[in-house]
Amino acid sequence: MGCRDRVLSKHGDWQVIGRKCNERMITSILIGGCVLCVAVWIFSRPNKFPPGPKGLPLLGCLLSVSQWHPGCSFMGLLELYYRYGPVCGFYIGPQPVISISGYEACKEAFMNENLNGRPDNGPARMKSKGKRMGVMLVDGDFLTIQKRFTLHHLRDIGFGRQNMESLVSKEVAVLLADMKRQFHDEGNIFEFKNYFNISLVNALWVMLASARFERDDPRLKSLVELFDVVFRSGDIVRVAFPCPAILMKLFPAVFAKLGRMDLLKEVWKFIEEAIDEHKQNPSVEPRDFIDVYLKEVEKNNDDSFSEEQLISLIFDLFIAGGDTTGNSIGFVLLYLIHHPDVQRKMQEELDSVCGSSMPTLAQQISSLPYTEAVLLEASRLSSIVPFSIPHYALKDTQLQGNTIPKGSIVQINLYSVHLDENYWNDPEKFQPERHLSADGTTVIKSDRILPFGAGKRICLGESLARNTLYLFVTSLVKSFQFQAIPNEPLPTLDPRMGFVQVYAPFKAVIKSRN
Ligand code: HEM
Repeated sequence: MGCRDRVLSKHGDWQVIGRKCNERMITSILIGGCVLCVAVWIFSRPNKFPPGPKGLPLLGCLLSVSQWHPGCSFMGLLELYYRYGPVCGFYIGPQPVISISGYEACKEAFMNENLNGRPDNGPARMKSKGKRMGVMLVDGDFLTIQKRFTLHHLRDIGFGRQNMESLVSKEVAVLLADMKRQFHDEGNIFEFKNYFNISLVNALWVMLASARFERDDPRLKSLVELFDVVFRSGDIVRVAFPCPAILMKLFPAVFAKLGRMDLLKEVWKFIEEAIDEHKQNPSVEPRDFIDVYLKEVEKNNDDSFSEEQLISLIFDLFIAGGDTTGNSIGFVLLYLIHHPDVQRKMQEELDSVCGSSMPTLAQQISSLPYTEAVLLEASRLSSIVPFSIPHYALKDTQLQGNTIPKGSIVQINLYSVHLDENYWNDPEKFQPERHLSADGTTVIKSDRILPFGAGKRICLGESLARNTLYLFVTSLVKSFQFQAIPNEPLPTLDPRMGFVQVYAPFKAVIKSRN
């Protein structure tokens, strides 16, 4: 018997021998690979990496993140705060994520220059046709130049107090007239769904493109509905997943949970058309922000100015501003329906200070303390933006004794500050009085209410949002009585989740007070 035959008689066939060798090799490679991954995973965690859930090698917490608090991943991060403390770290795949909660840690994070970056991942790039543009998701000198320019010129056009007041008041008047008109058509029961977002988009569009839409314009309605779909499509935790933009573009359905940024191309087209229209009908005196910006592009003084950047910038203002302020107005009305006594007190104050006129910005803080306290309390309790837009560590940095490695995504938890039970008494309760002096005449400002964030990345639209919220809410409450529908449960205060929290559509009885 030859050697070949001897081996064959023992193992049956050369193919079997080959398969067995391959199996052994593959098993050894797999075991070796796993050991290597675990070693890399353990040793690549920097010293003093913040405490947090360990997750699996390579995948980190990718598979478990949605289990922390099913249906609401930002609540999951809140649970990590209670378990691991104010600075907590974990991995989503290879991406380090740091979740920061509680007033001291959040304030420190906002003020830390090294944490002022924004992640450069698929969801961020999908927003701007695969490039890093706009203001919301860029950083460094590009951000400084573009944010400064935008704020400066919007102040001239509409963010300045006087201009803003007249512009927003016009939108308020249109809204009140629209509501009164509906009294005849549909009785006094109103449905509120994206109702105020239309006014906000209009106010913005006047500043940006000197145009406004009729409230029932189908294009305006479809834009507002699109924002609603996109804003509800993702959340603040999943958006950290390091997925390349090209994959999101090729397989939108697979990566839908990271946010349906692909749907926003309609908005892009809409802005492009407005810019083309401005170029075809130029004006010597700038009419609006598009004119001012196009002039700057023409001057060619700085590379960061381009038409594409203008589209992306307007796009950011739209998506950051279109959904937020309108929702804040809706939440205030909901709280007032739940608390008729607060609504009555607010109306008494507005009637006694403003008489038969509509409230003005000049009366805001000094003359209307109760009203101001109601708005502060609604901002705190609704926390419509529960987390900052993700920040990004530009360098290794220290925070509260922990090392945050360069390249980490940093989530700053505003909700944890607004509902901190160690600071606020009964934080879940709506109590405007907590913001007033004992005699009720003075508003006590607290820097523990941070709805717009703080530091260099603070909300660009803060003044517009604050003034708009005030002018809309005061005019609405002065003009109408908002009540629950008799014999029906009170409308829910539970928000719909997404990148921001929004009120669930609700119906209410409205009675004219005039
Ligand atoms: C009640 C309404 C609003 C709230 C609660 C709100 C809140 C916020 C928050 C928390 C941030 C993130 C800050 C950070 O990442 O640290 C932000 C950023 C931003 N907001 Fe607002 N916002 C509101 C309205 C608006 C409006 C009306 C506009 C535009 C006209 C706007 C434009 C922006 C922009 C462009 C950014 C990005 C700034 C940057 O990255 O540097 N926001 N906002």
